[in-house]
Amino acid sequence: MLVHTRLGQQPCLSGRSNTAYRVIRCQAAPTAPSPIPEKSSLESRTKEGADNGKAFIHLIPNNGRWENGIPPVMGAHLMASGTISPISVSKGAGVDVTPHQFQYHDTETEASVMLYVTPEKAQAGLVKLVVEAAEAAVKAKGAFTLVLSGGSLPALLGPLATAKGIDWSKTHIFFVDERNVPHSSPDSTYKAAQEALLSKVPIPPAQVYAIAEGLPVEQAAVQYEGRLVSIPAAALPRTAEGGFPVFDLILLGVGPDGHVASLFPNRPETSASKGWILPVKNSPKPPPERITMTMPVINAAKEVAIVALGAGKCEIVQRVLEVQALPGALPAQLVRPRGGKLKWLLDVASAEGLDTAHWNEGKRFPRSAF
Ligand SMILES: O=C1O[C@H](COP(=O)(O)O)[C@@H](O)[C@H](O)[C@H]1O
Repeated sequence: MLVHTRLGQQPCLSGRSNTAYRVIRCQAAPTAPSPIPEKSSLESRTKEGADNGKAFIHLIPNNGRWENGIPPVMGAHLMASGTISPISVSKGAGVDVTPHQFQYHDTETEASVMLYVTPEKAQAGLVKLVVEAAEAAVKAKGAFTLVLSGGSLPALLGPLATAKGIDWSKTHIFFVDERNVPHSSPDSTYKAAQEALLSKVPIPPAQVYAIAEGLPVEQAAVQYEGRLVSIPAAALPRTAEGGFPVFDLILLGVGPDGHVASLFPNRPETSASKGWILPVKNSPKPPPERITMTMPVINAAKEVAIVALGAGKCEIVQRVLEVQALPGALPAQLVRPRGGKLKWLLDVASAEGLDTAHWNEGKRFPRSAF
């Protein structure tokens, strides 16, 4: 059985953002030694930016990990089709970003970082999280709305097929983003989700909301938004402010440049404050055309989990969790579900660069020195 223990005497980090992070070690036994090294050196320096009490900006520190703040190669992005992502063309944090259209906003996010000893235990933790969310949602409103990402995430979902506690007849599946490729393409998120999970569970096909294939990307986005808008609020409630859909659980991955969904660094789609679904053209990661949920939709969810496993995620995990970038430079830092919960699921390899010993020092944002 997994045991969740808190790290340190004061588990919560509070800040002006109200995003209080706590670190939860999920280990095989309560007495198991900590697998996460706790480094003491903090090299980062930051300059405080504007602060009007509601929103604030900080300049990115140069912590020297990436030259010019740009990840040199999006190496983890070998696509299933065999396409290799080129050198990142995402604009790096703090580089060539004027004027800057992003801001961090005050939110009431309750955030946890779940540290697992192995990727298998992290996968089991993910399954448990989905089952718990499904049970709670079905009990509360008779339906469970689950949103999936692409990339490496769908392959982790296989064990959900045999997990107890999910009523598939009351489950509705959505996609946080999709590549504009045929559903038969190895790069299709729909195909990956079908193969890993959806073809193995008794979910009514009408409850799998695939993003349409074979359409111009703008049309696919409009059509998907239309389908979502038509779902009754009893199953998919809307926020009082802005009328955004409140999904029960959104599962995100994070790319090596900090993108989530198809919201890439310093792009207009990433700063969009209106709309549910947007088309993306000229994506810095192939394929170039995508359809994505917007950040307000992600942040309207009841619960969001960002899953980042393996050594390939180590650098970006450290950067997102410990270095406050200019808002928009690392889209994963904009994920702060309003009034909801945020969980990061990490394993030893992806958490290796974290300096968790300093997380209890009462800094404003997890995690770099001020
Ligand atoms: O292109 C995408 O990349 C991210 C991250 O993928 P990963 O393979 O590095 O885990 C993914 O979350 C997103 O849905 C996808 O479209």
